[in-house]
Amino acid sequence: MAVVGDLALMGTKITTPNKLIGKLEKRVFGVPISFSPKFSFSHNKSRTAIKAVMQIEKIQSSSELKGSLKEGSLLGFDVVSERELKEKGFLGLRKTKLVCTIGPACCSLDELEKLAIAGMNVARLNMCHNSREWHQDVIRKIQKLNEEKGYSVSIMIDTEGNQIQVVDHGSSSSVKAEEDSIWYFTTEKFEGSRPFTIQANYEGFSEGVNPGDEIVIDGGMTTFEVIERVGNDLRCKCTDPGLLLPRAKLSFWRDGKLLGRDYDLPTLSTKDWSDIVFGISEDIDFIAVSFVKDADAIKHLKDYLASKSSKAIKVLAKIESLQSLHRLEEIVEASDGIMIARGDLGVEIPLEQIPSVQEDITYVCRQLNKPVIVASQLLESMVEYPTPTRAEVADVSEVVRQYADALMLSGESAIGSYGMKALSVLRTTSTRMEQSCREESRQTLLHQRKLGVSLPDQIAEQICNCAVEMADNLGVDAIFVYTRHGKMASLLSRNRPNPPIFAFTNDNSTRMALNLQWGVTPLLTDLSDDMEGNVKKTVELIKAKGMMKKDDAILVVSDIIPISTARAIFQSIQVMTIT
Ligand SMILES: Nc1ncnc2c1ncn2[C@@H]1O[C@H](COP(=O)(O)OP(=O)(O)O)[C@@H](O)[C@H]1O
Ligand SMILES: C=C(OP(=O)(O)O)C(=O)O
Ligand SMILES: [K+]
Ligand SMILES: [Mg+2]
Repeated sequence: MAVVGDLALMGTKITTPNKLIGKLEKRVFGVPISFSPKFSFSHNKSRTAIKAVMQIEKIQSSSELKGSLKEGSLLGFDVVSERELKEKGFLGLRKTKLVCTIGPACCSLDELEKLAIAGMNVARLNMCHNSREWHQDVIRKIQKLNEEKGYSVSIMIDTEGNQIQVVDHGSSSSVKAEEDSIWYFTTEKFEGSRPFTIQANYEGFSEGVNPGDEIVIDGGMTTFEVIERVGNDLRCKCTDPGLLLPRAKLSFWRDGKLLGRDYDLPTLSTKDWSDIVFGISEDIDFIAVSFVKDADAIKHLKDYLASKSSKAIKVLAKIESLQSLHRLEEIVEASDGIMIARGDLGVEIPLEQIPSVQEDITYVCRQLNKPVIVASQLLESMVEYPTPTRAEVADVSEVVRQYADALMLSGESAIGSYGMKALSVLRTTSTRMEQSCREESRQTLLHQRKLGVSLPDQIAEQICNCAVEMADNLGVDAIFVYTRHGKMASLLSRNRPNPPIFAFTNDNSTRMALNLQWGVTPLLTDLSDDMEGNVKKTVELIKAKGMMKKDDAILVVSDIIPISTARAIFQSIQVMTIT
């Protein structure tokens, strides 16, 4: 990292403006922080009044970049990581992973490639929306980009889930509910439009609901008060006017508290299972399960996948209901990763609790060594505006400061007009906060819970903990890890090291799964049992690509079991400098 300016400023109290400018002129990763000349602070708070955007990092246009990207890449380096490493050096590699929800605004091959170039690590397909054919088309395009152009974008399907939601309200788009209007909630199907009638998807939707209770739509888009039960149906009055969107979700409240109703609905609906079979057939990498209530559904799905799919598809549990919070640890233990789904979670718990609940969930995931994605509304205003609010940038920074593994865009990329700008904001904000955390050496604050039960697992865990401490204390340029299933890479990532982790693996599903792991750049390469040979070959290849130079220092960790000592697991740490 080239630093221009007085390092003594770092961490000292800035007293005079020119010192502030001096600090702001500090080059970060070779990229000057510069204010465009027409930059002016607008006193008019309306967002359209913003005259300019602070240029933190100039991203090459995709056409410029595509020209410079090699078609494909030798050592299983994806072309984006290769470019970033060449341009910014080891410490310039972004650690936090980026997930983009794919929708109508970014589903063309060209738009998908632009997102990949701009740093998308995982593409999310929300099975709540659109047709199976549409999703298949997007999956095939992403796989084409990976195979033919050397990208490495993992694919995640996100189940619709089993929730009480509106099946029909008589219109294909949204309908306005006016103050004091009377509406009828039923599960009876009806053809055409039947004014002021809402069909719910679940027979038992009104169980335990009494006159005086409230029905809140989509977390507060509009609210109704139950006036009368008519058999299984509910007659209600709109007490808070608003919009009823297609497939709006219903939640039921009494005296300001969510009615904790344990529907006997299975977590995975019939449609979900059908989508899962589809996902397996399309060779996807992750399945995010909506509205998980407990570990059972996750275990059941993992057993099913183990029996049906030769590939290790990773199962992510979405934490988005009160029930999942009550069973958090068991769910985290059972799953391969977690998504903090703040959209629906914000329906089920008071919004003001989201920040602390998010921090707690992130902490538990790190303790249990499971990747965690923070999702929803990170840059919501950028669905319509080209720049984020200050609050949104602060929210993204806070997620990075908590060392979550990944950030996720929803509507911002799926339907927004500024998906690429939103992705750029995630990228530059996370890079900046990662650097601040390194300067504060925050990652040493986490008390590590011992996870390993067997001796080999305990050895692996201790080796990785020590390796990261050594890497940080010695200030090595990179950590190389040779791993078949990604376990050592995840144990290193859990410690949030300063240098990047290059995880060499011979298993493509391991490589695609590691795309969600903080600070890990997964590289596909064939691995022999000759550890020295593996190291020699990979170092030579990376040097040959001009990504390492003389005197660079690397710390090497491996858990490859050499044939000769098959009864012993040979795990080692080596530090070497490049000659
Ligand atoms: N595959 C898709 N096809 C069409 N629209 C989509 C798709 N995925 C997302 N969207 C749109 O983007 C919005 C935000 O996406 P997301 O947050 O994933 O969905 P939801 O609103 O159901 O939580 C959705 O409400 C929907 O309007
Ligand atoms: C990510 C979420 O789930 P979905 O978009 O599928 O509702 C959420 O609720 O925040
Ligand atoms: K979903
Ligand atoms: Mg949700």
